[in-house]
Amino acid sequence: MASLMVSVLLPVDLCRKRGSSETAKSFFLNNVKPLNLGSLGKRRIICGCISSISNLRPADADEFSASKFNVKDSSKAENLSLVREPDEADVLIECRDVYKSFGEKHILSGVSFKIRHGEAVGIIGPSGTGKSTILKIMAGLLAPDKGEVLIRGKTRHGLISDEEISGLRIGLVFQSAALFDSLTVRENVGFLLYENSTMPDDQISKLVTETLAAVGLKGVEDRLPSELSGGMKKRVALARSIIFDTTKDVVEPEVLLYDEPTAGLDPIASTVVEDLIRSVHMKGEADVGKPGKIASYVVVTHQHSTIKRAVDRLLFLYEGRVVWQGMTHEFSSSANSIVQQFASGSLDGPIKY
Ligand SMILES: Nc1ncnc2c1ncn2[C@@H]1O[C@H](COP(=O)(O)OP(=O)(O)OP(=O)(O)O)[C@@H](O)[C@H]1O
Repeated sequence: MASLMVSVLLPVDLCRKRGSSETAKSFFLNNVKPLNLGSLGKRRIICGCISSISNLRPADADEFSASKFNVKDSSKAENLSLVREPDEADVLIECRDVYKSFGEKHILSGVSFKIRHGEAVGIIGPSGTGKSTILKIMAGLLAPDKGEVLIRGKTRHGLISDEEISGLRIGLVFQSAALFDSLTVRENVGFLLYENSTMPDDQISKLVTETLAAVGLKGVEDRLPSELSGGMKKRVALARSIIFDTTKDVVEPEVLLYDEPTAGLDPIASTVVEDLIRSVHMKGEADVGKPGKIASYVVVTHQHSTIKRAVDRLLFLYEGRVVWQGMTHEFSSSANSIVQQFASGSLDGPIKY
């Protein structure tokens, strides 16, 4: 039986350099349990943490203006049969009737959906409706109060840090800033490789430079996070979540969950990130098993451009439930009054602020 390692990068200064990171190592050892997962190899949840919470502001609502959506065939709106229901073998993650409350606040009240192999799914909905919460539940960082999370058809009992979880390598890119303040950009991006891989330092350094270039950052390797803008920090964190150990023959992670990856970025930086999110997604059978290619991803976003460029299917979360789902191009022509109000940014309608 091989092990699963959950690595959560937290916004604290745990270490400085490879070989002198006893604090970091003991943190991980004390907080991370190796898990037995059959023949799945060494597994890890990678949580990259990126900055800036964006609440639904009028400007954001405007980004959902129906006129801005490229609706190819409005007659197909609401035709949910377009959301394919093939065999169940390709379902990687399923949330089945999930409930979650924080104290007296009921956040999720029966959320059900499936994420299939190969899908690019967006979760949208009003602010505070539980989008980040459901991502954390999918990642196994929060347990549902009621309902089930099935990973490749098997119920996950408890959290990812509990034993006996069926195998799926999931990476979560948080919306909040969480770079290690006293580590350079190079050390932040290469953190897991420096700590866990057998790659030589110069190879990791080269890979870090290439990965930073992929998110549109050059020549920042030796800077500290405090010397970066908010948008740059966000891209550094994104680079950290997509850097892969090139000596391994397994894809890691297989599924990426992005929490508002483009919030607070300028339009061009958003495009870079959106295209990057697409580029690490495997396109077909030829990509299966290739390092640097993930099977599926889920993006929580309020950004119209991200929905348009980086997402194929949408789940609309409202008042604790998925009230609409469909292909991205169907969204703006939906007859659902909640969706219509959200798409138009109108103050009139069932959604009250
Ligand atoms: N750990 C927690 N303890 C208490 N309340 C929480 C916790 N996590 C989330 N909440 C509350 O749950 C609700 C949903 O939060 P969540 O972050 O999931 O919403 P969201 O839809 O992602 O919002 P936004 O679009 O503004 O990012 C909010 O009211 C939030 O304050």
